[in-house]
Amino acid sequence: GSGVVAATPEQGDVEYLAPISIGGQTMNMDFDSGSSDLWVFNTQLSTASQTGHTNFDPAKSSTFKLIQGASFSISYGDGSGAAGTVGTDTVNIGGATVTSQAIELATAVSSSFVSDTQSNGLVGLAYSKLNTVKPTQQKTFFDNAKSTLAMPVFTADLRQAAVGAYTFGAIDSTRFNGSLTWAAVNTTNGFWQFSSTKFQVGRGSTMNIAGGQAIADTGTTLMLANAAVVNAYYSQVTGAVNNQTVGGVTFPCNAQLPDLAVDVGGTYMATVRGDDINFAPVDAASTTCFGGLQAISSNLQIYGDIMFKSQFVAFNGGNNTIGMAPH
Ligand SMILES: CN(C)c1ccc(C(=O)NN)cc1
Repeated sequence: GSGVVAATPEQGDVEYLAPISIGGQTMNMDFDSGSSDLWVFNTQLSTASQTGHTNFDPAKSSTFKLIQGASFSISYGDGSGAAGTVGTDTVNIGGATVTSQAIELATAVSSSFVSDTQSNGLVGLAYSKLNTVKPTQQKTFFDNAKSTLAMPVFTADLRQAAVGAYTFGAIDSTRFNGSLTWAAVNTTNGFWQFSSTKFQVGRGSTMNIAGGQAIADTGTTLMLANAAVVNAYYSQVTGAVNNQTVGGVTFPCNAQLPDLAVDVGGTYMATVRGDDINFAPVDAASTTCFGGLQAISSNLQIYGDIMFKSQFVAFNGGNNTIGMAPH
């Protein structure tokens, strides 16, 4: 079969939420192609942490089973994290169903998750080798569903301030322009990782970053690239400054932002619209805006939601490739 769910942006496109059913209980979740744990807000959490959230109640699911002695503990690139116990239950995402999916029940979550009340947990969609459950590592929903899906793929159609979709088991060609271009995925680190060494700012010359690699990460809001690329990009933006106070590059909100093309696997130049790189105002008067493209010091670049707003992305778990097309 296949499954389709709406992907709805939070205010400011900070993250994209989609509904899943766990043991008959519907939870709006953050789908994250950069991690591999499915964890939920639930009735085991302190009442303070539960406040404002939809909390999964394992006692109300007739199909929930605890995995004795299992636990998880995950931390994300931004320092946030969650930890707790583990069970299994039936998970249905838009019609795609897994009967014995590992459900990780947080007993502790960091403050940024508690305050993010629209999100009731994460659905990890990276490779299962990154799953944090101990003593027995668990599989992601996609890994479990793959063999029953019409095609071993899931896709992300994320949009700027508009509702898109996550699809499992099918590629809906009405969601993108032209044809998908596919690139090899390096699965060594457990991410949807590919080589990304060539960059082009606007219609300018291309620059090369030897050994550049990137991951496609729906769970990261921005696009984090090599500092030399980021500096070359913003050198073309009048008034762009590195603003330590707000934590990155800002520019006048009326600035003319060039497009940025980044190579994907050496086979495709993915164009990110300049308009999508204007992320959000930092002041009430909307005079100064924060860039959606920011520098990362590691040579593993993180292409987050800013890229997904310009590029439709297909993740093929059958042959470990990633497909992209403008949308
Ligand atoms: C605090 N929250 C909502 C986060 C959600 C996801 C991530 C992340 O790095 N995903 N790849 C970090 C933080």
